[in-house]
Formats: sequence, C-alpha cells, structure tokens
Amino acid sequence: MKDENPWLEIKDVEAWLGPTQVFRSLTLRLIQGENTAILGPNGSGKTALVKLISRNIYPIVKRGSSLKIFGNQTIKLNQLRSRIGVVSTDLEVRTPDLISAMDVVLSGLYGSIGINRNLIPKEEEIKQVQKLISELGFEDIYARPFGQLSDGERRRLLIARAMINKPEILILDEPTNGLDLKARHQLLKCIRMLCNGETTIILITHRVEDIVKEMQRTIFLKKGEIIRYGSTNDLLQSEPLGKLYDTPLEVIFVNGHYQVIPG
Ligand SMILES: Nc1ncnc2c1ncn2[C@@H]1O[C@H](COP(=O)(O)OP(=O)(O)OP(=O)(O)O)[C@@H](O)[C@H]1O
Repeated sequence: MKDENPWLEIKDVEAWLGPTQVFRSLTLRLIQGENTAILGPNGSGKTALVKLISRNIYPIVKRGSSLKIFGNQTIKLNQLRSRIGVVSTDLEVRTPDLISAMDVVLSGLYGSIGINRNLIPKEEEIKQVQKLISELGFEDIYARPFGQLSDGERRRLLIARAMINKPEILILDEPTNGLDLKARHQLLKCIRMLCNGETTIILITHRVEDIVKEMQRTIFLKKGEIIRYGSTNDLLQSEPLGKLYDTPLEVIFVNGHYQVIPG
C-alpha cells in the first residue's frame, strides 16, 4: 500500500468569515505528493479554506475538533510560509507596480512584499532567481516592472515568487481568473509542468477547465461541505459535476483537458 503522508488534517472544524458560518463541521485530509483540485461553486468556502490553511482565520475551539499542518496543531508563521506557498489575487493586488519582475521573485526569499531599497541581494540569491526564471521560461519578463506586465505574466511571476523557496506545497487560488485565452493556456501549461515536479500542487477553482489531468485528486466543496472526494477522472464526469453545480451539463475530455458544455 502507498505510504500516505498527510500534510493537512482537518477534523470537525467550525469556522466563520465575519458574521458568516462557512464551515460547520469540515473534515479533510490532504496527502503530500497528491496534486489536488478543490472545486466548488461561488460562495462554497474555497477562499475560507485557503485562509484557514494560511492562518488568516482560525477555527472555533471545540472538543474533538483539530487542524493539523505537517502533523502539528501549531506551526510558526515563517515556517508555514516557507513550506507552503500561496498564490492569490490578494498578493497580486498588494505587489507594488514599480518593483522589477526579478525583485518580485527575490522578495519571495525574504517573505516580504517588495524589497527594501537598502537591501543588496547576495550573488547566489540572484543566481537562484535567474535559474528558476529560466526553468519556467520567463526570461521575457525578467527585467520589466511588475506594473507593466499583463495579468497572465503577473500570475506566472507570482508562481515563480512562491516556487523560489521550493515549498512542499503550492496553493493556487483561482489562478486563471480574468485571463484571456492565450494567458490561460500559458498558465495551464505552467501548472502541468509544476504538477510533474517535487512540489504538491493544490488548485482552488470554480472552473472545471482549470483542472489538468496531472491533478490526481479532486474534492467537491459545496456550501461549506466536502460532498465528494476521489480521483479526478471519476469526479469530472457529467453526472457528479451536474450535481455540484445544480445544472445539467456534459463533460468533454480532449488532449488532457476537461471542457464543460451545457447539457
Ligand atoms: N468577509 C466576509 N464576511 C462575511 N461573509 C463572508 C466574507 N467573505 C465571504 N463571506 C461569505 O462566506 C461564504 C464563503 O465565501 P468564500 O469567499 O470562502 O467562497 P468561495 O468559494 O471562495 O467563493 P468565490 O468562488 O466566489 O470566490 C460565502 O457565503 C460568502 O458570502
């Protein structure tokens, strides 16, 4: 049997976003090495789940409930940030426009947003950034300011920023939102490549089309509850997906990509 090593264990957790109870009794276990897509309609609690993992919100303390990350109920924030990379729209909005693309990636090494002007990066840090940028094929955007990049380029750059720490887990929160077709395709190519690497990829999305075949597992989240958990191939079928979205639909699978059309 495969040696299962959970990096996230959530048991019977209740959590709130402001006045809204998002999770009443959430139980979830994610395994290191299993690229997993978390799919759910708008308002199902996807962002709240990312916030729970990144410790931006905390579960209600109650008997029998627990949230363990890498086997521990407590984890220092700097350890959490170096072991789990998160790429979200929030980070994109907070990154200053004038900072160069290279400095955006460098800032990931320091866990900062932007770079302190007095800081002189070490030569090996610059080499590390250059190596990663060339591995990801981002040489074209390397020297430009963040504010002059397209949305797709920004998104890919922030992935590079997260990957500079070689995190064990990379969470991509709605990575293709607002991207045009070319930018989406470039990003999906990048996600496929990442899925074949060392880092475990967690993709949070409401779009079935974002789930590439390299994601072994898929979880359906609906109204704060996990309603299905299984292999991507089993779950991304017309009948279970129709139930998740409460609408008749048909799934087409071409060249490793899923497409959904009205049923
Ligand atoms: N700041 C907030 N205060 C109160 N309620 C909130 C807040 N943010 C979200 N909610 C509510 O919490 C629930 C879960 O929201 P969440 O943002 O986690 O859903 P989501 O699945 O990420 O949705 P989307 O796909 O639209 O981003 C929703 O009912 C939402 O209306």
